[in-house]
Amino acid sequence: MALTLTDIRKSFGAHAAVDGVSAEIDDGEFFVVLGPSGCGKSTLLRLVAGLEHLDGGEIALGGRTMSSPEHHVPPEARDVGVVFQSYALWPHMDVLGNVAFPIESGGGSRRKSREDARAHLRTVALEDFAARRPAELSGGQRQRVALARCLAGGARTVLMDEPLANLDPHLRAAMEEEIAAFHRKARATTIYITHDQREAMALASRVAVMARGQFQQIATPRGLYERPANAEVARFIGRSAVLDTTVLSGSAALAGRYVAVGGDVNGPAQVVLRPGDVALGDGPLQGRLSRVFYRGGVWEGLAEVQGLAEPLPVASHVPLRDGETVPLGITGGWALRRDMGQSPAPSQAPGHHAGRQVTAQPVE
Ligand SMILES: Nc1ncnc2c1ncn2[C@@H]1O[C@H](COP(=O)(O)OP(=O)(O)OP(=O)(O)O)[C@@H](O)[C@H]1O
Repeated sequence: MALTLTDIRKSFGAHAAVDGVSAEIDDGEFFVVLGPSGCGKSTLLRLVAGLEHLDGGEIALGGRTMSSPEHHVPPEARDVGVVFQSYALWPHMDVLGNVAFPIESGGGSRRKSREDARAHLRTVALEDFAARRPAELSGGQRQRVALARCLAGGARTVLMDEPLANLDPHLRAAMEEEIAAFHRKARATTIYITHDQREAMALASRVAVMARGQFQQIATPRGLYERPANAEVARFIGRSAVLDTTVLSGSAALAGRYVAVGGDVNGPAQVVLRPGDVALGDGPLQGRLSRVFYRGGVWEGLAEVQGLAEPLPVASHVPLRDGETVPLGITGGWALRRDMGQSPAPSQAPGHHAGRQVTAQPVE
């Protein structure tokens, strides 16, 4: 295991910024921590980097304890590379000097370190910018220098704290590609912090959804979307309606019909409905459309259905119009236990409903 977090805790005064986080992260994994502002993501990363001391629990890298309340390995002895939102480049050095620095300070000769630095600059397509100062680069280029410097450090573990947060959307998408390529090349275990779920889904092998200092769920992007552990995760990832109902033998009562749903729940439930669970144009229900907008090839909107407390998210390849009423059917869903506000751990949950033949029948 590359990185093991065991019940780690960190408070600032009375505020628990990281409140009992555990995870096992595999060698070479791209692990994304996703959560809203203030949920404790950066504190978690700083703890792993060794920039903060732990109050409780343990952090181990490659099986070696790095942090515990009694023991603290300093950041420079952890073999961890860090890329922050602000690029933290040395303004007085040119690009080549910035990238060569970790190699030289690791004991490499000046000539060798500059040769290696050039190779890393080639990786991020910046070899022609070697002589520039950071101030003469765009935000994206600076971020690439920071990545090259991280590569040059040769760390087995790379921590990235919202590295794309300051970039415009186009540049972000391009840099996402670059970070994915960087990871394929370096194969370093990567812990990547973001509050952008689209970015998380695009990059991660697994995502931990964090709220109030705790991991709500750790799963693949698909697992999070299709089998959220609780309503909070369901609402945070993608579009959904979360409806209170009862599920008996895999059937949920929704708008006067029974709908077969996934999830190992029998009794009071919350059912998560995604756009893929709503068939538009055909079905026993009527939906009044609102908030319709065109999202490149797909129309998205909400459908208000009598008897449902929340509008359903819908998507269509044929044009939708605000205010129009369309027939629709609910073809599936994912059930969460209502009493605990949580479904069983995803690993114990049965296969997802996707693709399952579902029939909506009138409630007797
Ligand atoms: N050095 C500090 N002293 C006091 N409180 C702190 C300190 N660092 C962080 N906090 C508090 O701990 C909580 C978690 O902060 P943290 O920076 O980890 O959140 P975050 O999820 O990274 O947020 P953001 O996405 O806005 O950067 C916040 O309430 C923050 O105000």
